[in-house]
Amino acid sequence: MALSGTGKINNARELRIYENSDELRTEFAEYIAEISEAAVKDRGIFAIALSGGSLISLMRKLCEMPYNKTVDWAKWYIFWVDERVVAKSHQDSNYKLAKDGFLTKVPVIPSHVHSINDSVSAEQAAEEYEFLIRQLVRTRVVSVSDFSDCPKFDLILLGMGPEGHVASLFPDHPVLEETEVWVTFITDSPKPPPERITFTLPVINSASNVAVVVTGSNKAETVKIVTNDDVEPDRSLLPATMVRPSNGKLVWFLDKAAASKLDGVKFSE
Ligand SMILES: O=C(O)[C@H](O)[C@@H](O)[C@H](O)[C@H](O)COP(=O)(O)O
Repeated sequence: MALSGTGKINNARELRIYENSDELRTEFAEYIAEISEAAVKDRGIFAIALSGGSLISLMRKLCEMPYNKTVDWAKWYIFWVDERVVAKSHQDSNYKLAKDGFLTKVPVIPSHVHSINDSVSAEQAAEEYEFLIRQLVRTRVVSVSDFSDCPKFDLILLGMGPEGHVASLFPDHPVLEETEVWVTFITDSPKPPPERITFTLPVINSASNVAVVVTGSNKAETVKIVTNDDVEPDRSLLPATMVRPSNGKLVWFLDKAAASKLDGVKFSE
């Protein structure tokens, strides 16, 4: 079924709303494939950063025909927007989630998969991950922003928690104010496990494309607030309101349940 509803759209932000998560999966795969193709055409490389959560299962159509054959997987460089500081084999690892659910099902080049060092503290893992990204910016595997000294990922993929967290940026946490570093760490995550590393907001907001993918009625109230252009970015309430790419494109992928409280969205019967 085609797109059945749409919300407020401006140049910087688009809402894409789907009848169900299967329809969302189909269109989300197409969106990622298109951005990958454009980046490879433009600069020969596609640098994508993943989050954890339900996002990975929502990407699964990329592992199927036609994308498993048509996407230029050898040009993909994969990073994590946020990661839990646990062993890569641990069930809480975002790397493991992506590896089992996606990366082992497509022909990406293993040396292009850049996960964190899982054998050091959260602080050191964040420092090392930033150092790695700095090296890859120097060699232009990752572009650099024209407006800040931040890396410019071709695509950053985010989920959102019911209380509005994105990546490992939680409501009212001091790291929401971090502007000095690209990758930071927390040891008090309200969502377990407590120790995490995360891209900071300036890095997320320097990406060429950011997609936030949200499904389920338990997030509908939050979606209504964070997609309202009149709501001021507010660290104490909803970090998702602070995702506003300065020169990139932001797309929200919502299923009907997550969009159910949006004003002016009409669904066909
Ligand atoms: O490591 C994490 O915990 C995630 O990166 C986190 O930010 C996630 O994306 C949201 O919590 C949404 O998760 P769900 O889509 O599973 O609700």
